[in-house]
Amino acid sequence: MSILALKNVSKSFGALKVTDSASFDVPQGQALGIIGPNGAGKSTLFNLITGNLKADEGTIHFDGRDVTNVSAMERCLTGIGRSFQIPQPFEKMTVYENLLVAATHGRNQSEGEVQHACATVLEQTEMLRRANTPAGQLSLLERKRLELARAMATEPRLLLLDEIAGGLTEGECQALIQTIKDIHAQGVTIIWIEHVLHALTSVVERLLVLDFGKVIGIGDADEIMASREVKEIYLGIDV
Ligand SMILES: Nc1ncnc2c1ncn2[C@@H]1O[C@H](COP(=O)(O)OP(=O)(O)OP(=O)(O)O)[C@@H](O)[C@H]1O
Repeated sequence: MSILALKNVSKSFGALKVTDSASFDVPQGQALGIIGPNGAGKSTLFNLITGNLKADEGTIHFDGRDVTNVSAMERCLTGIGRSFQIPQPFEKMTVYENLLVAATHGRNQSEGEVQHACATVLEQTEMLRRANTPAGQLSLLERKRLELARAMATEPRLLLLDEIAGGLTEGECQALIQTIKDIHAQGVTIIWIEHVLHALTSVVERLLVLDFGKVIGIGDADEIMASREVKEIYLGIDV
């Protein structure tokens, strides 16, 4: 069963069509990677799924429900969580306080449930020992972990990750990949936009290629990586 289904979704900024009739499904429990050149419309697609942007045309269903005209807040409450390309935590608040904010606003829960959710997420994202550290004092990997933790604190069934692996050393990247794999193994459906391809393909089963706002390929990750479209358009290799 699909947890997410987009049908002919389009979005323009002025004369620029940034999402051009996008249609695809994401089965429950799957990890889908999104790749494409800079400016292809990847983040815009995320904003349409989360409700941060409203589609000009088309429909978006989450968990069988038409959420096309549902607000971002309501979509979060129903189970769509996301990380942002540029993490913007509350710098002076501790890691735990940042999670409390996300868990309180991103989920309809009692105080006890919120605290339990935050403790679980701290462990899940390996941030327990940094719980009382202000976000502004974290290393880059820890900031990425906090961004992931803030998304997980809303207890999403669909987790959207926007370029979370960028800028990390290889060792840090592997550590983050393991955490994402563990989250996926718990049954969370993931859609991940990433330019660090080896990180992406070590987690996702399927890949979607976006170019000039159009879905130009979607399928098995190995087959997509070997396809002419990816070599020509994404990697810039003439074939
Ligand atoms: N709010 C906006 N107003 C006008 N143009 C926008 C807006 N948001 C995005 N764009 C434009 O839409 C296009 C797609 O942007 P988007 O950020 O979705 O691409 P992307 O594939 O995520 O790029 P990157 O890989 O660089 O993050 C770009 O040309 C961008 O300048």
